[in-house]
Amino acid sequence: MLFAVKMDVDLPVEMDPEVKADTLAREKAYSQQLQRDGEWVHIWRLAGRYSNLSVFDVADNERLHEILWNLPLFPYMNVEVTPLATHPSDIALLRA
Ligand SMILES: O=C(O)C[C@H]1C=CC(=O)O1
Repeated sequence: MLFAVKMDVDLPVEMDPEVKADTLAREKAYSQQLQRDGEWVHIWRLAGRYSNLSVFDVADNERLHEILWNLPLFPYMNVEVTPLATHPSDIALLRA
C-alpha cells in the first residue's frame, strides 16, 4: 500500500544541543534503514521549509503507523498521511 506522508518538523529552540544531535542522528539512521528495506520509497525536502514529503510502500495501515510512531523526531512533528491510488493517465500502466 502506498502512502504520501508530509512531515513538518518543529524542534524546540531550547532543546539541548547534544539531545538534538543524537535525535537527528537516530532519525537519519532509522530513515535510511527503512529506505534500504524498500518501505520508505521517496524522501523530498519541501524547499524553504523544515518539512519533507515522503512516499511509503508498506503492508498495511498498522505498519505505516508503527514506522511513523517510532520516528525519533515523531514528538516534534506534525504528520499528514494521504493514501495513494494509481492514476488512470499514468503511462507506466501501459507498460504493465
Ligand atoms: O529532516 C526531516 O525532514 C525529518 C526527518 C525525516 C527523515 C530524516 O532523516 O529526517
